[in-house]
Amino acid sequence: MRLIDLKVINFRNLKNLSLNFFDVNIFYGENAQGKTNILEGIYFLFSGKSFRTKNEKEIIRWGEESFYLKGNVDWQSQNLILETALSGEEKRIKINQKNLKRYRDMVFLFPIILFSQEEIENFKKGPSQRRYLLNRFISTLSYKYHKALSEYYKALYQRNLTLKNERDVSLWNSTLIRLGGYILFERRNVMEEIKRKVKEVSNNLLGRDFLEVEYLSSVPLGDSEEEMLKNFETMLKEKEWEEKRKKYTLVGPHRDDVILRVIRDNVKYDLRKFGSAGEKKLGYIIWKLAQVEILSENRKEKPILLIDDLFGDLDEDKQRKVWEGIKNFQIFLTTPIRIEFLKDFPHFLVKNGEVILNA
Ligand SMILES: Nc1ncnc2c1ncn2[C@@H]1O[C@H](COP(=O)(O)OP(=O)(O)OP(=O)(O)O)[C@@H](O)[C@H]1O
Repeated sequence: MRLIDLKVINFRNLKNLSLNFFDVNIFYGENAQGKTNILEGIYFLFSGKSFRTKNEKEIIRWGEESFYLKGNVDWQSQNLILETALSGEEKRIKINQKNLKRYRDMVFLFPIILFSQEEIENFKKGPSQRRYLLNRFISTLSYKYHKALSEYYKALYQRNLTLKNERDVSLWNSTLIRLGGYILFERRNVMEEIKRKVKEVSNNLLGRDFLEVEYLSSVPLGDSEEEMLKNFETMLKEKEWEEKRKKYTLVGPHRDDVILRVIRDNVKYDLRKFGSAGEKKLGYIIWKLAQVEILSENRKEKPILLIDDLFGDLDEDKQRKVWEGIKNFQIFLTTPIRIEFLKDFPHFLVKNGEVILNA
């Protein structure tokens, strides 16, 4: 997949921009000029949402009533025109002039991998944010997973409502177990793959193991989907009385978590709680690079990488090694200062919402 160009109207501080893109696109400039806003615009064009806010109205340029994004995209050997407009509360997304109804499906259609400070912050916040990030990644890998997840949450909502009303939940159990067992098994498999890749990437980048990832499941993990389903069923039975008392579903994929640990001098510690700022960034970059590799090995459609202000934090040796892992993708990278060894790639100077190529 490749973004050929982008038109932006009234998106945050970007008033009216028309940009043509390359394989590597570097946005540089002082703080608060609109670099991240451009990445947010690209992310929005491809996913129908922002990575910074749920309140989409705040994205509309102050004093205006709507924003508009349009991009030509090379996608599965065809040219697609993607358009997004937000006017007041009304959001419209079009692909080749046709309204897209289920824009949640964009996560699978258009694989995007974001590296951002916002995600590092979200990773620190709580299990639901970490589950969201894992779900987002697996949804870009598998449409089946993406669909099962949304059906699981619908079934969970109904089951919790039934528990709240002190009615019999057994009607919802088979759906919950079927979908939940599949989701758990898929997560277990993807996390195993991430584990392997994280080891490879750490060794490549640092010459040693740096990060360990673990999936913490509320249901004992099994070696097959059937076993997972059985385990989930058993756990639900075990929790039956407690659930009646607490009035919500106590086990399942909606209760799980992901933990990242730093490995140092044979000691392992929770990156989120004990990691230094530098370790957190490095750990996060390794975790993301592992995902880039998995995605490109498993999907024909090449992901686009959006890298917001993280590259410059690495020393040059690590920058060069990270570059080796990402250089074959279309990249949109922001940085407040120019990066010496990338100086020959196209640079867009961003100043007060205006953009000048190769300034
Ligand atoms: N809805 C909006 N309308 C107009 N301007 C906005 C809106 N939302 C945010 N901004 C402006 O966008 C600017 C931030 O832009 P952005 O986050 O892209 O900065 P940046 O160039 O990435 O900076 P940094 O290097 O500090 O991350 C803020 O200064 C803010 O004034």
